[in-house]
Amino acid sequence: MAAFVDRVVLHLTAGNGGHGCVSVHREKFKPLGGPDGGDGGDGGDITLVVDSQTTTLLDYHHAPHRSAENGQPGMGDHREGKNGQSLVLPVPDGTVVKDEQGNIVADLVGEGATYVAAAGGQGGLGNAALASVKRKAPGFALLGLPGESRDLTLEIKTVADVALVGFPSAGKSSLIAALSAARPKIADYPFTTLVPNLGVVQAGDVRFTVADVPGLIPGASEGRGLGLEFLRHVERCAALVHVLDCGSLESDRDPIADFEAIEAELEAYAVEPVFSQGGEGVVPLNERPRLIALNKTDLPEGAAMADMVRDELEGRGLRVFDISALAREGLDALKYAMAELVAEARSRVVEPVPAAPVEVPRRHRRRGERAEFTIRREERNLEPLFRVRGEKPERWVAQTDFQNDEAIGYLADRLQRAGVEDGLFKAGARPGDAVVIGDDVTGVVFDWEPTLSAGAELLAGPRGTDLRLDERTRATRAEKRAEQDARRAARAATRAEMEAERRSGLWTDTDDREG
Ligand SMILES: Nc1nc2c(ncn2[C@@H]2O[C@H](COP(=O)(O)OP(=O)(O)OP(=O)(O)O)[C@@H](O)[C@H]2O)c(=O)[nH]1
Ligand SMILES: [Mg+2]
Repeated sequence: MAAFVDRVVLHLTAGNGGHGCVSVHREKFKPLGGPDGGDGGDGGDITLVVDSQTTTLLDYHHAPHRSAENGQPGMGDHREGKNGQSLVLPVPDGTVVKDEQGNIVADLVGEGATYVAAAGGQGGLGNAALASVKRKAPGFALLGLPGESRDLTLEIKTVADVALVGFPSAGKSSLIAALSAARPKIADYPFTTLVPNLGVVQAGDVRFTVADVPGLIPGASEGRGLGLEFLRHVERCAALVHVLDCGSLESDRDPIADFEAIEAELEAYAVEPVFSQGGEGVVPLNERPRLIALNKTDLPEGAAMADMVRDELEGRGLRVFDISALAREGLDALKYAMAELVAEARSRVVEPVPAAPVEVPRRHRRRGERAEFTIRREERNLEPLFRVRGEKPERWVAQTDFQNDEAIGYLADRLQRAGVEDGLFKAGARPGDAVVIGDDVTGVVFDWEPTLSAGAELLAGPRGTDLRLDERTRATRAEKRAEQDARRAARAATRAEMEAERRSGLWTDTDDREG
């Protein structure tokens, strides 16, 4: 039997960004031709895309760990590292994506709907891109950022206009078979249907889809039976049809009791807020328009039972239809009543349920974001500790090669420019206090030395200058001009690159503007 999997936890790791390269242009008789280390490539993203050919999450059940390719490191001679290949994972229509906390992060409806589930890490800038007038030959490059690593839960929620609900063996699958071309499995044992079957129904000029949700039993909303798994599939439906079994021989059941039991389950089930069907707000399951189908009236006891309960149900304001799914009787009236509810729901919906691909924005890399951060004073072993949190400072730390003093100096510059240094002063930090940027797992700890970098600069000249570059005293004027032109061109290229980065929201600081 083909297994159906409609819920799976994926462990995703996007590609890491490649490191930037540190390199100095070499040519005969030109020992120091300027920095030419290229940028690292970006790591590949992992993207979920709705594909109508995909109907289950079975593949992911078998192989839940997926990763995308890393970006290649930059190389000398201004060669950029190759970007890592993105990984595209096809998912069924109606797939809902939840994060580790159970929040819905995407609701993928419609062929081609896309969600970047794990973003690849940004490649690091090479030393060529980091050069400026003050820092002519940076002896460092930025590290590539690690790709995002996420555990996401995927769930399928069937996309249908009408859901058939009822006890096991009430005849839901039989009804869908009678109304549409669908050929679901039908048998006289409970829980024959384990997966909603979808059928397309045509009534006059209204065409709509019907799903036979697997049998419900009391306690379903708390997970009894196959419970919650199935109620989930009802969420997107505009209308419900109660299929009530009038031919049941079980003495403790009758259509009214069944109806009330199912209603209680619908009421207890909390619809997740993302699925508003009628524009504003979420309609709870028990408030969706509903019809009653009294089934199995081809049986004498079925017809008798229908006669006994019809008035009672109609007395509650419900529209009741006597049918036989098996003998295909009474189906037209029911079908047109369903079509009516569907048409009504469609006219209410201001923005139709998206059929066109929905582009869900990438996490991170937001535009125009400011270098915001927080500084909190904590205590560790009776010593003060200052914790800096913020997307940018934490990213800068991740880009820093701590084996390289110049890279550390560059980080200090960035932190200072973003106001972290001032913030620490204001927060009461004193030289020598511990400062942590980030959390306890990936963050780094410094002993804060606010004046050290400034002092060091006074002694050694501006950081990032290579004094040897200025030693060429015997150049001809033509040589000088050519070199200047080349530098200017290189600088313009660097600027353009940095500007592009800035525009993409990455470098909104005023890095190197002074040149
Ligand atoms: N006599 C009679 N039997 C019916 C009718 N509708 C369904 N049945 C029978 O009832 C049994 C259950 O029918 P299904 O359509 O599989 O019921 P279901 O509601 O889909 O059941 P689950 O999938 O287990 O929830 C089958 O043996 C059907 O042949 C009907 O109108 N009249
Ligand atoms: Mg069934």
